[in-house]
Amino acid sequence: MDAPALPGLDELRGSARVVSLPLRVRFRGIEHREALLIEGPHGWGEFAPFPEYADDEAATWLSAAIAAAWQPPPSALRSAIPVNATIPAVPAADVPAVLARFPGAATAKVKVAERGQVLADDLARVAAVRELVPTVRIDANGAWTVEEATAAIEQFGGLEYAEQPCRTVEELATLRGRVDVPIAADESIRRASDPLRVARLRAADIAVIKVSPLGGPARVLGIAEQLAAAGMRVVVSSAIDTAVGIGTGLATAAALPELPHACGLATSRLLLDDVAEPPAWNAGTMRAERPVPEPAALQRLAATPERQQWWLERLDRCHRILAERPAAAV
Ligand SMILES: O=C(O)CCC(=O)c1ccccc1C(=O)O
Ligand SMILES: [Mg+2]
Repeated sequence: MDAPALPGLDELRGSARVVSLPLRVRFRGIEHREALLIEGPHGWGEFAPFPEYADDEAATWLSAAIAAAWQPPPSALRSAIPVNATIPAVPAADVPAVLARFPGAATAKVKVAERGQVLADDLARVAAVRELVPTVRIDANGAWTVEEATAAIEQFGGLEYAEQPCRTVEELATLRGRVDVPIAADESIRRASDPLRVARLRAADIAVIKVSPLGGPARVLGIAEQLAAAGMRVVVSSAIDTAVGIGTGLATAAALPELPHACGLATSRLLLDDVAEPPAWNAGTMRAERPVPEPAALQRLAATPERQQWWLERLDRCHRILAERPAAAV
């Protein structure tokens, strides 16, 4: 599908709402998730690059928000999406309380290799999850060397897959030759200048795809098609999105020809409050629907005036970057 013409800045600013959502448990070191939401002719889009990301990277998140709100959603091939529980790097004793938020989920993704923790913490957390959920994957966010990853994966045993165990594509390729557990790439796709390099180097079995950093549903479906042609399986995941971003992720997952693994789109359950009720949950699946923000929730969750100003200035800068980017790269 052709990229839509870039809406003007005034049009974006006109509907922009900046929210700050409280998390139940610390995740990626944060306790609040901020997002700027915009409304276009095809509904709402979410612009929520993490605050530390530079403008050039953040601009791609803006093109995803615009695509969600200014383009029709992709055609759905299914109406319910299997999703995984997401377990932050909490103490093992807290695992049952976190999992209680995901009733019936058959798959859990466990965060491991958190700074300040040791492998024994991860092993205890994974063991606690296994008592309650049959299928377990881990996500190390690139923190391990190849040697550390090899040893850790051996000790966990029987994982569905290991997500971004090491930082570089080369390390992933080496590790993949050494262990039996499937390797998934996340940062190696969403933060790479070339998201297909991981496929060319046969560095992973599975591609974790996030719609916002990759520029929107249509672009993601194009990348997914190429990854699948290279023999990779695709999982759609969130970046701790508001209900708007989750809706875009679910719509994208619904349009994928193959969906062999549960998607990381249940992260609404890690939030204390949201801009809308997330789509209905049924025993580890979510309905592929796009929630519409509730005016009262937008008001209740409004960021401070200082943070609103910060996000609007970031919107201006990213809009300028997109206006100067060749259309094919937006
Ligand atoms: O995939 C999931 O289960 C949830 C999403 C998730 O883990 C995540 C959320 C925000 C930022 C990074 C990540 C990640 O996958 O590394
Ligand atoms: Mg990840």
